[in-house]
Amino acid sequence: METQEPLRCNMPLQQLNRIAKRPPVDIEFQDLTYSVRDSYAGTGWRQLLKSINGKFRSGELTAIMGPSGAGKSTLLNILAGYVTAGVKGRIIVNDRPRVMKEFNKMSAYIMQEDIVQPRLTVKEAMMFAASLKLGTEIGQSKKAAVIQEVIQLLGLESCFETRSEFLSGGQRKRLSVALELVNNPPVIFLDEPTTGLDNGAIKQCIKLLQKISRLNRTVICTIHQPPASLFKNFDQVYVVAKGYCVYNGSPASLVPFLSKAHFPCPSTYTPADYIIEIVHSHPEMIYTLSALIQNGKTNMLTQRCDEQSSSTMGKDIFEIRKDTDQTGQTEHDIIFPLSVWSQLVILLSRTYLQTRRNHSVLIIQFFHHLASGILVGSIFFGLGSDGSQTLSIFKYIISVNVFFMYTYVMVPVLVFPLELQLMKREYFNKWYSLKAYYFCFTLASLPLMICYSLMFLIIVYVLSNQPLDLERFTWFSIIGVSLGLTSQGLGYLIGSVFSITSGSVVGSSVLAPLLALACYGMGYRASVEPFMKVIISFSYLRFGVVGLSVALFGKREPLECGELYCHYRNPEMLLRDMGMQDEDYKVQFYIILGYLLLFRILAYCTLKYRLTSELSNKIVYFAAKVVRQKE
Ligand SMILES: Nc1ncnc2c1ncn2[C@@H]1O[C@H](COP(=O)(O)OP(=O)(O)OP(=O)(O)O)[C@@H](O)[C@H]1O
Repeated sequence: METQEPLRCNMPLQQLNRIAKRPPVDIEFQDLTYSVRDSYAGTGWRQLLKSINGKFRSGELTAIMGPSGAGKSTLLNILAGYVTAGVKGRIIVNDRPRVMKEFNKMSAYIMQEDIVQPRLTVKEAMMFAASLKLGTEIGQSKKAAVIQEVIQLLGLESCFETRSEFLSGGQRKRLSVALELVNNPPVIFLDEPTTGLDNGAIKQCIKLLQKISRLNRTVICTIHQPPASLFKNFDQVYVVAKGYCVYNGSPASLVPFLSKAHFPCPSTYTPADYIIEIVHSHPEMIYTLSALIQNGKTNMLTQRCDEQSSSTMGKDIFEIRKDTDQTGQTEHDIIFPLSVWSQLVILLSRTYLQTRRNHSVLIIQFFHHLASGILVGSIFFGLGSDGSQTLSIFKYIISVNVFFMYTYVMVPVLVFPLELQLMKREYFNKWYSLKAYYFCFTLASLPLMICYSLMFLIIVYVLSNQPLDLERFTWFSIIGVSLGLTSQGLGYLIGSVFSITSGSVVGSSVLAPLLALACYGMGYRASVEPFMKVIISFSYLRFGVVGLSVALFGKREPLECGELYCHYRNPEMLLRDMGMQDEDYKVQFYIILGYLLLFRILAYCTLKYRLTSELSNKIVYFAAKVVRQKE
């Protein structure tokens, strides 16, 4: 957050205040313990948080501090609900046990990595965020006013029309905060928001967070060591060391607390630096300090209460609370503000804008299809009606299969993991449902994919002089395009499970056997063992080869023969020798369609599993427990 673009920390935030119709949220945790599997630990488990306690209130800015590796991010992840398995203890939200489904929708988690959607201006990104998060109840003019206010608050006016890839690091960070602020969530978690910022920007950042908290929001951030001059800006400081709470209270009470522990803070130190220095150089003091503060049960907050009662914050609280059901959640807290259909429409228009601007990818894809079509068409130029070259046409069919397989498996394998990183933040912060996202992702690529595939198919069909028969060409195209879509589904499946590096290895290792199986036994099908027939059927490419062959050769008149003898002048003979004489291209298409649906459903389930931390964590936790019991 650069100093040249000041944050408006003193602006009144009327628009945000108006949409803040949700109850303030206090988060309390009791005896919170978090363990991870660790084979080097004696018990097989390593405790990262050790029965810590605390309460973070609305209207306050809380800093979770501590030395590196103390457990700050771990605590934040657990409170935000990003990590749920391996957690013991109670997390209480407004005096009731936390219900993750509800809590997720009223909290925003701003991760350390400031990944924002590419090829959108700040204005567009904010408008899409507002449309998705504020729903249709709030009109366009009101949304524009909220955006204007948030943009001013974060000092982003000068780059309002700038595309995200041209923003500076600080501006990108501010944009990622702004995007989560548009619906004024009651709880905001920020992981290391000041990392990578200069002193001036840190100051602005902390003052901004303080300002947001004064809207009766609960703002909780992790921070390494705040600058001395800003320490007092936090309402509550929660210091963690080796998984224990060593201080919980107001910044002002830290010095008396340290004196009580017989570690009076020297004037050369700031209290924040000093407590971290103590736990570093005197690790045994962690237990003393933790015992003194009852591992977080005691809260040294006396001064804060007096200050707040005389501040203007009370007015804000009243304004918000009067139109809020304080006892429970409103309907809006439980469901998305938009239907899946409306989310899909907004996501599609966003993806359309991004795709249209991605010139290089559009051009590369266009030339890839064009060049491949010309290459394959030239290799098999004019052979389509030549009875002495029927076997060559069979090789041509395999080339078409290989083209669709490699093109459409490898691109998603490389692109999907990056796409997932982008959507993870939005999905976790409940901008949209996974269904809407997945439908959008599937549908958005469809028109271009079909157009480019048809271009490739027309080129290879015409150049290789295949019969000008509408039905044959239609089925040749339908099977070709469905092969591309199925390969794309397989690519999504691999991309949803593996990282880019692992995925590219897995992708090519999967394709080689699929291709081998597609051709296995051709020419001696009658002698293929039943077991191998089952194995062969796992390769969707096999159905592509058969489908394309039958579409081109089925029920054909004998071909022209310019030589003395053309063995396969009658293409039906080739089909018979290849064991395809009884096949129907429509059946092959339906089987390919089955694979298409299977891959896409599996990719969706894998995504769901990976993104629903509760489910995936629970399964991993359960598996680890079973392994442990067996040992
Ligand atoms: N899933 C895990 N498995 C094993 N160890 C873990 C896991 N998650 C965190 N840790 C360990 O727990 C400790 C606390 O991690 P955490 O990220 O919370 O630290 P931190 O206080 O945020 O540190 P930093 O300020 O350096 O980011 C570290 O030693 C880390 O290696």
